[in-house]
Amino acid sequence: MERIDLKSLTEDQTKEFIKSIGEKPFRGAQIFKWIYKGAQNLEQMTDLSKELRGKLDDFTTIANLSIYKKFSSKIDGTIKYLFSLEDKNIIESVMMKYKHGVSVCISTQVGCRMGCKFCASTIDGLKRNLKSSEMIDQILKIQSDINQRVSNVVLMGSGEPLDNFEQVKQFLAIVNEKNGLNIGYRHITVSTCGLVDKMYKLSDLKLPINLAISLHAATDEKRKEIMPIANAYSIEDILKACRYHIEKTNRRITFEYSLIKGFNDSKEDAKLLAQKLKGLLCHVNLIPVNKIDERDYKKPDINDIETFKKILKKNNIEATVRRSMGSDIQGACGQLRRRNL
Ligand SMILES: C[S@@+](CC[C@H](N)C(=O)[O-])C[C@H]1O[C@@H](n2cnc3c(N)ncnc32)[C@H](O)[C@@H]1O
Ligand code: SF4
Repeated sequence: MERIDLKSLTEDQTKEFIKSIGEKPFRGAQIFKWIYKGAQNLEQMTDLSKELRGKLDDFTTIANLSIYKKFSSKIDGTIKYLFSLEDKNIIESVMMKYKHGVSVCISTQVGCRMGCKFCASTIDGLKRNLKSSEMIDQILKIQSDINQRVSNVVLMGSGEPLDNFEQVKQFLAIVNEKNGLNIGYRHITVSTCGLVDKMYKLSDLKLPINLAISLHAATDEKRKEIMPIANAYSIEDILKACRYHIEKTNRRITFEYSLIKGFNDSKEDAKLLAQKLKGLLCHVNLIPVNKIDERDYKKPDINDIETFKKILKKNNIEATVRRSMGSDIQGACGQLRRRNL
């Protein structure tokens, strides 16, 4: 029998599991609390009897990541964490401090198989999906390291969240638990390169999360040049799924648009983008492309970035230029990668 990972359960699921092994459900609530107090093993759950701990030891496990390395940005205080997993894979997460609280960018897969040209996470392909417990533990370990509560989570580290749908769905249920991390859905962002079939499944959960779409081009032809997923789904398919998401959740969509000098940063690109997004409840995040060693993409000049933004705004599309955090520690968008010990 496969062991149950206690960090992969909601509070109710923990109680149900405890009941299934012939114990009182309130023991489940105790265990759940311990996990979020940072207990790493059953020994630390001191109000459980030795007998119960022994019994649990036969059926359960608790995922634990360890901090392998840490890099602190000298520019903005961002910290990049390299976590080693039990199978010796290494994933990366980033902690950013803002006025409104602490935000953590977590990985959802070891690597990624989507092949976007500008992104470091996909360079060595996909190794495996992360378990919900491994996503939860990135937050728990960072919280305990900085001794401060994490208030926002973005699924924007390595991996395509919707390519690991079931584990991400479970993660979303756990992370919101009142007696657990208690992070509200409005403080959670799921970012996708546009796996349209899974976008519908996500919308059907009717969670008021923020949905971010990595668009990066205003035409399918151009998008195909940098994002292989564009061969499977058109921008029109994505926009239809976005309209469905808004219908189900009443939430504004964010479009991520990495500006690459000489490729997608012209006035014409901006006008086409504005045309495509016209009338949609949305916001565009412009991200001057971050450098990765393997590619030669460059950020546009500051004036071209501003012009691009102005054109969107003139066409009533809200747009902001995202401040790049942690770029001196390779911790900015698209710079995270997978490694092996
Ligand atoms: C690494 S992805 C992870 C989430 C998901 N797979 C996605 O593509 O939306 C997070 C964001 O970083 C962006 N990104 C990737 N490489 C980048 C780069 N070199 N510069 C700026 N943004 C980048 C992605 O397009 C996406 O919007
Ligand atoms: S941008 Fe997202 S989907 Fe594309 S390769 Fe990077 S992590 Fe994967």
